[in-house]
Amino acid sequence: MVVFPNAKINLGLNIISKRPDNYHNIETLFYPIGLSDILEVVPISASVERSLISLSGIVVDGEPKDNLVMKAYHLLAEWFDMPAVQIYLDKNIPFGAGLGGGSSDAAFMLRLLRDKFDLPVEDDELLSLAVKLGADCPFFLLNCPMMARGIGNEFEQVDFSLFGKFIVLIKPSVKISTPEAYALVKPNRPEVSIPEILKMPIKEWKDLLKNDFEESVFYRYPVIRTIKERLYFKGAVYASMSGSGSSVFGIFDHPVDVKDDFPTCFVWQGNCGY
Ligand SMILES: C[C@](O)(CO)[C@H](O)COP(=O)(O)OP(=O)(O)OC[C@H]1O[C@@H](n2ccc(N)nc2=O)[C@H](O)[C@@H]1O
Ligand SMILES: Nc1ncnc2c1ncn2[C@@H]1O[C@H](COP(=O)(O)OP(=O)(O)OP(=O)(O)O)[C@@H](O)[C@H]1O
Repeated sequence: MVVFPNAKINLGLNIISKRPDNYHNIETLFYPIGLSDILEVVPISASVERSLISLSGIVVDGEPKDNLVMKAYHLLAEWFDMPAVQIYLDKNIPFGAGLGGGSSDAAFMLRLLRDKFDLPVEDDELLSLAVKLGADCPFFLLNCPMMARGIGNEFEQVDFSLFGKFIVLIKPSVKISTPEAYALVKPNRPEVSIPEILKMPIKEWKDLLKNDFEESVFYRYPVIRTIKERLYFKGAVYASMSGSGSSVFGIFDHPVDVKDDFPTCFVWQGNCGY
C-alpha cells in the first residue's frame, strides 16, 4: 500500500497564550499543498519480529527507529496485534521548515495501518492517537482547509479556497526547531481574527494576516525576511513564513518563474488545490 503524505502551510498564525502543559494555544488556518513524501508499507515474514524502515530522498536527522512513522506503528501496536512491516519512506518535504512533513507522515501511517490491517479504530479515536505524535498531526487526517485552535487540534471547517491561485514555496538552508521558535514568542491576543481577515480580498491580507513567529525568526535569520520581500517583489499577492519556519510561501494570481531568484534554496511550485 502506497500513500503520499502532503505538506501544509499556515495562513495566519496567532500564538494566543501559554498553557500549563507548556504548549501554546494558537489560532491558524491549515492549508494542504501538493508537495508530498511517498510512504509504502509491506508486511514481512512472520519469522521477522521487528518492523524495518528504509529511507530515501532528503536525509532526516535522528535515528531511523525514532522516525515518526515508526512511532506511529508502535503507538498502534501497543493496542492491536499487527505483523511486523517493512516501511519505505521517500522524503521530499524539507524538515525544520514549518511544513509539517513529519506529522503528515505519521498521520498517513496511522490511517494506512488502520485500513491495511482492518483495525477497529474510529476516525475520532485516530485523531486522539495522532495528537500524541505531534500537535500538527491530527490535521493531516482531515487534510482540507481547516481553522485550528487549542494546540492546533480543535478544528472548524471553513468555507475558504485558494483554488485557481499559484503557490511558490522557498526553504533556505536554515532549519528551525519548533520548541525553540515557540520559546522566543510572547503570546498575545489578535485584534482581528483569522477567519475575518480571510473573508477580505486577498490583496488586503498583507498588513493584516500575521504569523506571530515571523518577528523573532526574522530577527535571528534575516535571510528569511529577504525571501518574503523577494516574493512580494516577484508579484505575490500574499507572502508569509509557514508555521515556525524556515520556509516562506508566496501566493500568486498566475504561474511565475523564480528559478534564478533563490539559487541556494529548496524551491517548490504548484497550483492551490482546494
Ligand atoms: C508551528 C506549528 O507547525 C503550526 O502549525 C505547530 O504548532 C507545531 O506543531 P508540531 O511540530 O506538531 O509540534 P509538537 O511536535 O507537538 O511539539 C513540539 C514542541 O513545540 C511546542 N508547541 C507545539 C505546539 C503548540 N501548540 N504549542 C507549543 O508550545 C512545545 O514546546 C512542544 O514540545
Ligand atoms: N518522517 C519524518 N519526517 C521529517 N522529520 C522527522 C520524521 N520523523 C522524525 N522526524 C524528526 O522531526 C523533526 C521535525 O520534523 P517536521 O518535518 O515535522 O518539522 P517541521 O518542518 O519543523 O514542521 P512543523 O514545525 O510544521 O511541524 C526533524 O528534525 C526530524 O528529526
